[in-house]
Amino acid sequence: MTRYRFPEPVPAPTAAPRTVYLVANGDLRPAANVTCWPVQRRLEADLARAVSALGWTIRRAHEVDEAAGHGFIDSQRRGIEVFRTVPPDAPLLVAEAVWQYSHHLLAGLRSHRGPILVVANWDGGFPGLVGLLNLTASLTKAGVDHSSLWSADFTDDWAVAGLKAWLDTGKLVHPTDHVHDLPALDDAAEEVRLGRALAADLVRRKAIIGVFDEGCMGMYNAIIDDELLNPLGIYKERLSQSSLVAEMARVDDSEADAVRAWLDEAGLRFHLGTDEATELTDAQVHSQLKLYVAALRIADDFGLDAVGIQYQQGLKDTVPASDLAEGLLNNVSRPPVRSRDGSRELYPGVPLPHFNEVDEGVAVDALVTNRIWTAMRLDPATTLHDVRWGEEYDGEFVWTFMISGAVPASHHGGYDRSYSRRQPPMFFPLGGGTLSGCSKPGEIVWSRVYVHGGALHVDLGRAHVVALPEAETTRRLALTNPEWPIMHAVLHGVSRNQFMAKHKANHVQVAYAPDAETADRALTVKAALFAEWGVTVHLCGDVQLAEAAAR
Ligand SMILES: C[C@H](O)[C@@H](O)[C@@H](O)C(=O)CO
Repeated sequence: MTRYRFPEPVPAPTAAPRTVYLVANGDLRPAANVTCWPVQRRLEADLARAVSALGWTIRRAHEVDEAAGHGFIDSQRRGIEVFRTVPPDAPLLVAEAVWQYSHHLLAGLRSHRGPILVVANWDGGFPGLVGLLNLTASLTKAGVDHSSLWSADFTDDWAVAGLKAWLDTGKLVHPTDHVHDLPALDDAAEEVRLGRALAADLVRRKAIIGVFDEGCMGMYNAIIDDELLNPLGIYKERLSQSSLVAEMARVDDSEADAVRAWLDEAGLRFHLGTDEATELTDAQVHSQLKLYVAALRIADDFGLDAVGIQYQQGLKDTVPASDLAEGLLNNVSRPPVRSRDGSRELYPGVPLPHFNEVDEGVAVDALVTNRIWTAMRLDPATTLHDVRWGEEYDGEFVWTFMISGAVPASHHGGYDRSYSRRQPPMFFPLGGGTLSGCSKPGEIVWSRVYVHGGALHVDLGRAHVVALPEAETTRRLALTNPEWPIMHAVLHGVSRNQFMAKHKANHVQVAYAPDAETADRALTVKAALFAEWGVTVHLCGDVQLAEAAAR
C-alpha cells in the first residue's frame, strides 16, 4: 500500500520473430503529407516485397489515418505514442519517401535498443533522400547507432545485399575509404597562413549570427550548441520572426517598389499570374521585398555578420516566402537598402550571408566562406543546396543539387539568367517567388560542418558544375521541383553511395572559384582555418591541396 499515486507502468511489447517494424515519418504540414502519401505507399510496397523475399515480414508500427489522408507520423507527440507500441529490441525500418521532421522520431529512436535502418527511395519526385540525410545526421549528432540504405525500388543487387546484411547482423556498414584526414600543413604556405589568420581573427574580433527562430522543421542536426560555437568566436543573436513581420510593416511601399524596379532593370524574370492560391502575384513579390528590406534593417540593428530565417513554420502562415530575400542577401550585387532615416546604405557592396532554414552548420560555413573568398578577392556568393537526387549522364554521375527556394544570382551567371516562380502551395500556402536558375558550369568547393561525438567536424571536397543540354535540365526539373534552383554537380572522386554514406546533413554548401587551381587553394585555406579552430577536417575524394601546403 502507498499514499501516493505512482505512474501506471508502460508495458514493453515483445518482438514477433523474423519481423521488422516500420515507421514512416512525415512533415508537420498536412498538405505535404497528403500530397506525398502515394509515393510513400509505393516505397513501402517495394520494401515489403524485398524483405519478404529474404524471409522476414514487415509490420507497420502505426495505422494509416484514413481521415487525415495519410499514414505518416506527423508530430513529435504522435511519434512518442507510436514508439510506446514498438518492441524496444525489434529491428526497425524508418522508411522515407518524403521530406520529414526528424524531431518527430528522435524521442523514440533515442530509446530504441534494436537495430535501426533508415531507408529512402532513389527518386527525385519528393525530397525523401533529403529527409533520410537529415534524419541520419540528426541521429549522428544524438549518438544513436543506425544504418542507412537507398534504392530506386529495392530490387537491385546492391540494395538487396545491403538489406540482407542488416537483417542478418543488425548492421550495414558502407565503405568510406574515399575520406582522408588532413595532413600536417606547412606553416610557411600562404594559404595555410591565411586560413590560420582568418580563424584567429574570428576568435579575436568575434562574429554574430542572427537566428530567426531556432530549429527549423525538426532539423536537430542543424542546431549547434553555444558551447561548440563560442570557442570559434561565433555567437548567436536569438531573434523572433514576429519582429521581422513587425519591421516589414514599417517599410514604405515606395522602398519595396524601388527594389522591384532594380530587379526588373537587372533582368530577373518574375513568372506572374493572378491566382494567389497557385500563382505568383505582384502583391506576393511586394511583400517579399519588404521582408528583404526589413531583414537588412534588423541585421544592422544587431550588428549581424550572417543571418538565418526559419520561414517554413510560423512565418509561412503569415507572409509569402522569405526565399527571394535570402537569395538576394547572398549576392554581392543586390538592390541597395538604406537605414530607416535614409542616412546610410546597409552592408553596401557586400553580401550578408544567409543560412537558409536556420541551418547553423551552414551559418558557420557561409561565414567562413565569405571571409575566405573575400580575402582571396573572389566572388564570395555562397549557398547551401539540398542533396536532392542524381543520375548518370553520359557515363558520369551528375547530382541534382537543389534548394527549396533561392541561391545568389551570380551562381546562375547573373539576374538576367535567373527567374522567380511561385513556391509550391503544399509547402507555402501564401506563395512567394523563388530566386531560381540553373547554376553555371565551373569549379566549386563543397563542404559541410556537422556535429559528431559532441564535437564539430567538416567534410571538404571538390567538384565541378556541368552544363547539361537544355532538354536534360528540363527533364530533371520536371522530375523534381521546377520552381527551385538546380545545380548539376559532379563530385571529384566520390561515388554516389560513398557520398550518401558519409554526408551528415540534408544540405551541402557550395562556392565557385574561377578555375580548378584557385578552387584547390580556397579549399586549402578553408581546411587550415577549420583545423586552426580545432574542428576535425575530413578531405573527401580527390582533393589536391595547394602546392607546398602539405608538409
Ligand atoms: C519545402 C521543403 O520543406 C524543403 O524545404 C525541404 O525539402 C528542404 O529543403 C530541406 O532542406
